[in-house]
Amino acid sequence: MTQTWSPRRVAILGASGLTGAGLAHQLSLSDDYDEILLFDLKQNVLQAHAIDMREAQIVAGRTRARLVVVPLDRAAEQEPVDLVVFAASLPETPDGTREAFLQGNLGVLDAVRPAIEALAGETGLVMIVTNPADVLATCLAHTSGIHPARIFGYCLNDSARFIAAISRELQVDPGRLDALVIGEHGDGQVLVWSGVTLDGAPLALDAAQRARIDADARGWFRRWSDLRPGRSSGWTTPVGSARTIAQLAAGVPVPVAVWRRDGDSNDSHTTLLAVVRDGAVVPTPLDYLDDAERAAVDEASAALADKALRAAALTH
Ligand SMILES: NC(=O)c1ccc[n+]([C@@H]2O[C@H](COP(=O)([O-])OP(=O)(O)OC[C@H]3O[C@@H](n4cnc5c(N)ncnc54)[C@H](O)[C@@H]3O)[C@@H](O)[C@H]2O)c1
Ligand SMILES: O=C(O)C[C@H](O)C(=O)O
Repeated sequence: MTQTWSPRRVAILGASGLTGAGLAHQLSLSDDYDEILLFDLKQNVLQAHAIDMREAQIVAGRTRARLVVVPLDRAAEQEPVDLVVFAASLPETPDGTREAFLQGNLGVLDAVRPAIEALAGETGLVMIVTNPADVLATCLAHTSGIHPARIFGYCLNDSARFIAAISRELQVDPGRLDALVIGEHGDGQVLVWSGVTLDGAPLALDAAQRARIDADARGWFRRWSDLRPGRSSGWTTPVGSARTIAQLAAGVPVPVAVWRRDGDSNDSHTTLLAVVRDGAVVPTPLDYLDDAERAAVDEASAALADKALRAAALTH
């Protein structure tokens, strides 16, 4: 496997928001990045974040990464970056499903598409955080000149919630567990039971345990919505998206919504373990799944392809 991606310059669209700012803060505290370009409609908030983050860098003793606030209409004047992060969104008013965000966030994507294209240039990758992240990744692929394999969706939180649900069921420290969720960032998520480990060893769970864990993990978004928090997962997602970028850069497979095309030429961005190879985000071989899990992923891909096609109709 060729390791070809070394992100040193990152642009974040939606950087005044909870997840965009949180990711900028995470990256700014790492010596792995030279420059982080920040874009948002809310320029005053962005200026304040940049002042605060620069001072946080001094406190942390990590001053290498340069934070640069850029007006949205100056995006095309910037040198293309290695990674563009799309975290711009309408305000969060969750009501049990991420798909409720689709129409509004298609409008946001439409508004910033020229900036994403200019910043990604010929070789940059694009990470979609904005929900529904997987469907929007495919929509961007359909409507931009960026190759679909250079676009991926952030979906690591689902795996963290699967681990949390197993740890609640077994009453064990979540740090002893590893578990993976793939498929859709939403109802079509696929819990990879065959890969669950405790202390690195395969863990067998009986049907009743699986049913309780499944309900717990799948119920996360409904429970979250019922709190009416008016915010997204602003602690988990910045840490998770920084980790996702770092793993892709290191060649370590990480679950992201990655481009796949089925036999009927229907394409989707479906969450699978993926790596960067030759400038594209590609799924690793599916040999870590059993037959039932592979079938469930195919079903999720078909549903996602259909959602992306229906989304295209919303914009016309
Ligand atoms: N994929 C995931 O696992 C995951 C996790 C957490 C959040 N999310 C999603 O990420 C998105 C952002 O969440 P958040 O909590 O940071 O939201 P937020 O409301 O705090 O921030 C959104 C930001 O986007 C900006 N914005 C809106 N329209 C814009 C435009 N046209 N150009 C530039 N900036 C614009 C707003 O000014 C705001 O600062 C949401 O859609 C949320 O559902 C996804
Ligand atoms: O918007 C959110 O907070 C939900 C997000 O999709 C997530 O899974 O954390």
